[in-house]
Amino acid sequence: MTKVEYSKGLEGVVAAESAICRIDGQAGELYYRGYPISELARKASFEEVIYLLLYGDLPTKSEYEGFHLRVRTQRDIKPEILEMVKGFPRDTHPMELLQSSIAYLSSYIDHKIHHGPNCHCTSTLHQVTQLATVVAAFHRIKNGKDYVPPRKDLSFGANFLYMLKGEEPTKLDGDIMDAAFILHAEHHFNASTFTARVVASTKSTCYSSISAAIGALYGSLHGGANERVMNMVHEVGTPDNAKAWVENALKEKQKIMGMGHRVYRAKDPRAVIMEEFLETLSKEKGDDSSYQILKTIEEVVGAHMKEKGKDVYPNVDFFSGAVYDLLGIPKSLFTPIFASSRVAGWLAHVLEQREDNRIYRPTAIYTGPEGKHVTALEERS
Ligand SMILES: CC(=O)SCCNC(=O)CCNC(=O)[C@H](O)C(C)(C)COP(=O)(O)OP(=O)(O)OC[C@H]1O[C@@H](n2cnc3c(N)ncnc32)[C@H](O)[C@@H]1OP(=O)(O)O
Ligand SMILES: O=C([O-])CC(=O)C(=O)O
Repeated sequence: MTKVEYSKGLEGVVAAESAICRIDGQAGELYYRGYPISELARKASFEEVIYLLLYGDLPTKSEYEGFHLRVRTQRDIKPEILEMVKGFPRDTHPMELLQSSIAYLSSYIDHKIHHGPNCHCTSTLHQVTQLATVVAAFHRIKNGKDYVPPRKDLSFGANFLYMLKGEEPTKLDGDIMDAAFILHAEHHFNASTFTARVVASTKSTCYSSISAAIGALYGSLHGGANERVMNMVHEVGTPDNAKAWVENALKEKQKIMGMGHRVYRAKDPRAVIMEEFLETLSKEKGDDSSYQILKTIEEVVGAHMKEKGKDVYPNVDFFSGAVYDLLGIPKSLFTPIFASSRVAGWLAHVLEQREDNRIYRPTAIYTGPEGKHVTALEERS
């Protein structure tokens, strides 16, 4: 019998070849299609990054003209989708709403394109442009406010804040929001992307892939951690409490949300950039309490883990919630924002999976009983 290797959580298992993203976990480096994340976050727009992920390189000026016109025209949602958003119970978590919205977006697309396993979804892109609109619309409606339709003259990030609050953000807030979308857009074979690719490998539609990926992202070990980091910050309360709080959490062997990563053995490069945004916004808004709390948690956990020979550093979720909080965004929207960005990466992976598809079907080691036989029900005790 051939020996079956088992890797819990598929750690270290190579599941595919991919040209979309590369991570150097030791060095703490991340590249989208060869471009370092630090340059993309500082010099590109989220719309350029969508183009990069889907088409393989940054757009030329003329490619960008056409693309940005197209995606900005598609920001608005159809009345049917707005009605669906209005009909949802107000206490629904927006991640659950997003999963349902994908089915709606799929149903209400223009079926001029072939809608199926080989659909040319890069010509519609409304799942990439409209998830953020759905998130903002739901937030306003559940708070008894009117829907604010998107504006075409604002960047993706600035427009999101505009749709959420009904007023144009400052340049700084809009730029940071746009960069946050860039930082979350893609990350190799993470759990939600793998989920999207597994669904795509069955020759299902890109909408089913994205819906499944949203479900995977929702969990607290993945994208859902950013909301929990903010719960932690609120529980800690003030910077003075942070050291004692985190020491106690470590004594109780609690997982510290927003820290640790399967791939990075250094600080996540996205967390480095998010931290810079947090520092800037803390100064700008005159409130550095969350930043001080997070820095203390980072230091105490880092020292504790180093002593134990473990590399546990902040990941992308560690500082993002505090950044969003200073931008005036409520906690329940943190993971939906992540999804509204990552959808670009998911779609790039779905398209790549289709180029050279083979259905994903791993195996498992059977640990159940053997040699059982069925007796008739009346003979069983
Ligand atoms: C966008 C994203 O998905 S980024 C990740 C977001 N998730 C979180 O922030 C949740 C908190 N972090 C974690 O649970 C993990 O670090 C994960 C899920 C990110 C990675 O999981 P894995 O690769 O399976 O690592 P695992 O959980 O086995 O951790 C390895 C060791 O480091 C410790 N460790 C890892 N992360 C943490 C943490 N956040 N707090 C405390 N200890 C930790 C573990 O206890 C474990 O120790 P052990 O070997 O003595 O059991
Ligand atoms: O790569 C991972 O496992 C999780 C992660 O950071 C992401 O999806 O952004």
